[in-house]
Amino acid sequence: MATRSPAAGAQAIGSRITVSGVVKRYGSFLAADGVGIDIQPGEFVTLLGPSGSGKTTLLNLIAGFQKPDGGAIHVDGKPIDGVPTHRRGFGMVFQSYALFPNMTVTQNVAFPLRMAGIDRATSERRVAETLEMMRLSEHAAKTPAEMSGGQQQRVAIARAIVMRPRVILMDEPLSALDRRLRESIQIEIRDLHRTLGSTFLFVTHDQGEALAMSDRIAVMDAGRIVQIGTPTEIYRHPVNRFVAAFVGESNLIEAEILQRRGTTVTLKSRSGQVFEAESREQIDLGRVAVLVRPERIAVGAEQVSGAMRATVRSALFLGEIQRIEVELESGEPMLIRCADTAGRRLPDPGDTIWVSLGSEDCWVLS
Ligand SMILES: Nc1ncnc2c1ncn2[C@@H]1O[C@H](COP(=O)(O)OP(=O)(O)OP(=O)(O)O)[C@@H](O)[C@H]1O
Repeated sequence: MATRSPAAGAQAIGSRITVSGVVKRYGSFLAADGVGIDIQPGEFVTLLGPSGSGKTTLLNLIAGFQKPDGGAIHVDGKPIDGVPTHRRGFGMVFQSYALFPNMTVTQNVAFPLRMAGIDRATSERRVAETLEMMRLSEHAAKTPAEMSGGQQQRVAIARAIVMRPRVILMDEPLSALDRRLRESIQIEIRDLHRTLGSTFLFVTHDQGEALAMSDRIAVMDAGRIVQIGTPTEIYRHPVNRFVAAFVGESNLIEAEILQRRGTTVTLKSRSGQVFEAESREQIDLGRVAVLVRPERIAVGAEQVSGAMRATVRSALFLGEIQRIEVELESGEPMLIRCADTAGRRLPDPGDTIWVSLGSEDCWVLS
């Protein structure tokens, strides 16, 4: 009897996954271009990036579906190059569910236990617990065709976790589902991660999903990881324009750094406005782009000291917020999202408003 995973119901201990300088070529095309990432035991890491950036390639290399052309992957300090997929012991979930259509929910979820030769009593107990955990008990006797997309994906997740694997890999598991369902399964997956303690590696091209779910996000572009950080680091302090534009809505103001004091810099905008921003320590003097998120901008109808003059181009009432597009005196466009509070009038196109930016609201991109 082969039981590599802990007893039913027990917490799995997540594995550490270390990817170093991994290269994957398709012909002359580099799908992974020297990728490095160190995922800690029990961490929830998301690979985020546009279509074709190499997310699935990296996941497949870790899963063992593909072999790297260079570099190394270690799990808990041991190289896994020679270990075939089925011996890596990872749980996997795909966008397409990949359930066995002629098996019931119970049989689908029991399948990995059967393959591992686990005895019937243990298997039945483990399946029952897992179905309960995924709120599927009442559907146990159904076949996939008798279930909704969301329910089928919960069965696929149940099958992936039934062995209590140390690593769970998920490739765009929610992208076939509608927004509401996606949001509720996002919460279920987060809770599951907490309950299980396994290491989760999750692939998505949906930045909101990545921000909501992850301990850390690795942003990918053209086969490389361009930034790894917590959701707040990635959103507030992106390393470059690509990350700033890909994660959330952004305004970029062209400016020149006049002076630097630690991580605070003084800048001059194209229209001559002097303002302050935060930056990384090692930024050089010269022309830069400054990121300002639309919700971090204060607006007023009256001129206040240090505010920038702007002309309203459009204004929309969206319920809890107003979405205002303005043009700065420099000619640069700016998007503003502000709370719709009592007494705040929705401005009209052509109105002059005053835009205030605190130094902590402005981030210098390198
Ligand atoms: N088997 C293959 N043969 C040739 N090229 C491939 C193969 N698999 C992937 N590629 C190419 O490698 C690049 C990265 O693909 P990958 O599937 O890893 O991207 P992705 O970020 O997961 O994109 P998506 O979100 O669209 O799934 C793409 O340009 C893709 O066309």
